Amino acid sequence: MGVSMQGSMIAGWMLAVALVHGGGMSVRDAQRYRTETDPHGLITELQSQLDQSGQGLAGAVLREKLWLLGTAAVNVNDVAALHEATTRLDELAGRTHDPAAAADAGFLRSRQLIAASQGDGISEELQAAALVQGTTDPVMLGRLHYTLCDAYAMSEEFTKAIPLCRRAIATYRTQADAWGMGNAGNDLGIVYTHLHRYDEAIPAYLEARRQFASIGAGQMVVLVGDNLSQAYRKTGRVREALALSHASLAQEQAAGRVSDALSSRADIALDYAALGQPGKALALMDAVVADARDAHLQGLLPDFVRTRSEIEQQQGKLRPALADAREVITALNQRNAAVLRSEEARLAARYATREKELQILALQRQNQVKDLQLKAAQAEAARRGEEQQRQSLRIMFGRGVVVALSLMALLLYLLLRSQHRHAVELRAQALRDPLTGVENRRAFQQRAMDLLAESRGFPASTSAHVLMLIDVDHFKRINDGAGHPQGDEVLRIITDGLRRAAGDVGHVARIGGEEFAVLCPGCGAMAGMRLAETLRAEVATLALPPEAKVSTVTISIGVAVFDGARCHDLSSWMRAADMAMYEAKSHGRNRVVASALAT
Ligand SMILES: Nc1nc2c(ncn2[C@@H]2O[C@H](COP(=O)(O)OP(=O)(O)OP(=O)(O)O)[C@@H](O)[C@H]2O)c(=O)[nH]1
Repeated sequence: MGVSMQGSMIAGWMLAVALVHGGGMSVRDAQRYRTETDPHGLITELQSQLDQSGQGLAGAVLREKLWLLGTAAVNVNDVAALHEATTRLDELAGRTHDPAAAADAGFLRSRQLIAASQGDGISEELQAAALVQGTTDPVMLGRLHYTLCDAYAMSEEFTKAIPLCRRAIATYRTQADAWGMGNAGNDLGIVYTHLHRYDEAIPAYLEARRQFASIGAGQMVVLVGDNLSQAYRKTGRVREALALSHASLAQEQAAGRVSDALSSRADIALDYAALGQPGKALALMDAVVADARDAHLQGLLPDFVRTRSEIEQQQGKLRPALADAREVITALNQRNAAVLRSEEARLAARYATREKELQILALQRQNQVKDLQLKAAQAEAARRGEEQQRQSLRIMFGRGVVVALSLMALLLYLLLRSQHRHAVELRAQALRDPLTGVENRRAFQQRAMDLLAESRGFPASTSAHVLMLIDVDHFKRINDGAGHPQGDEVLRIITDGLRRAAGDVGHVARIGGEEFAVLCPGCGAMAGMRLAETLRAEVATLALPPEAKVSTVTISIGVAVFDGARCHDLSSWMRAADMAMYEAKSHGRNRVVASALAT
């Protein structure tokens, strides 16, 4: 914000130079003073110095010169000079890795943005401040705090600015930097003024004035004085305001700053009116208006005429007051109309350009968003597709596995079942006589062995097991007479007869071609002999088919009782039965013979 609020600096550098030489101001302060009082001259001088010896300057010296160049450029809105300063600072920062140079460039850009009400100056300021956060360099420390104070003040964030401005003043105080304290104090006063906190603004201005005065920065004293007089006027301290206005006027007249001097005289006229001296006030305003007309200061004239109209109204001079008011309206209308027209045209152009930019940006954003949405949708579709593919593969594979497993299980089941059946069948076949369907020799032997094993250890009183061995008499004759198949049929008929007659008492087995065995577990010798006789009689009475060529068939039976002594195992038992059966044969066949061994 600086102190440049109070009007232009026309020809101010003349006074500044005079003050520099007269007041013993340091070289550094003199240059800083010129950024306010002689910015154009300073810019030219610095550019010339930089062109001649810029590359040869030490980093810190070069940085300070560029800072001054940039500050002066911001004060007069010299875009080219500002660009040069920031570009060179950036280049210096890149070359020397000096964050202070980069920060200076950022501070200058921020001030320009804020002054031109463009972009986000605060954000730029904060970014630059971050580069030198924690710096111990006193110059940079003061600059850091002051630029933050100034940035917030210019951005009209007054409450945020207050502590920063106070901190800047405190920092400058530790360095006994009067210029810094003056600048920061003036900013603090302005901030308080905007907040209508005049009681706090006044001491801030007074202190700032004192600091500027201490280094002989007279023009700054006047400019701060103008701010102070406004604060006095707001709080009714008219005499103090009047005194300051007179002091300003003297400076402005000495410096030849015509418009500033006219403004100060108008202020003085208002102070006279406030102090109850309307005649003096009106006379002064008449002179101010006339001088402004003479100097063709059309921009200031309406303000002066309006001030005069107010004073005329206070005096009851309504006719001239009305005429002045009309003049103000006409002037403002003309000026405003012209200004508005150009302003409107400028705004319209800016608006159209901005609108176009915004539309393009919006379109670009929309396109970006659509592009992103499209990409996201494509990615999602691809992901889902892959997922579905994986899923369906998994499902297909799963189904295939299930089907395959089910088939395998079914096949296995069927295989096992058939194997089981086959095994059962084989087992049955292995134990059955295929011709007659009764147990074969193997089954008979197994059954007999099991029986003997079960019987082992039984008391002697238990009924004895009886074994019968049966041989068909002259069977060869049937085969020879009727043929083998008819012989088979006769064997089947004999078997049925034996089974029928044996009932549940004896187990019939075919143990050879025309040999049978009947095992009677625990039936006892007597019952065994009876059963043997029954079997013989049964077979002898069997009706044979005519194809057998014989009407009857007989059997010879040898009976042996298992006594556990002479017949102590199966083979001895069978041998005994066999011998009995041969005995039956030798005695004429068709008879039952009990084993001599067992009887
Ligand atoms: N049809 C038929 N004949 C058989 C079978 N097994 C053995 N034979 C016959 O049975 C006959 C047995 O004859 P032999 O041992 O001489 O005795 P036999 O004629 O019965 O006379 P004896 O025993 O002395 O009363 C033979 O002719 C065998 O061929 C068979 O499964 N089917």
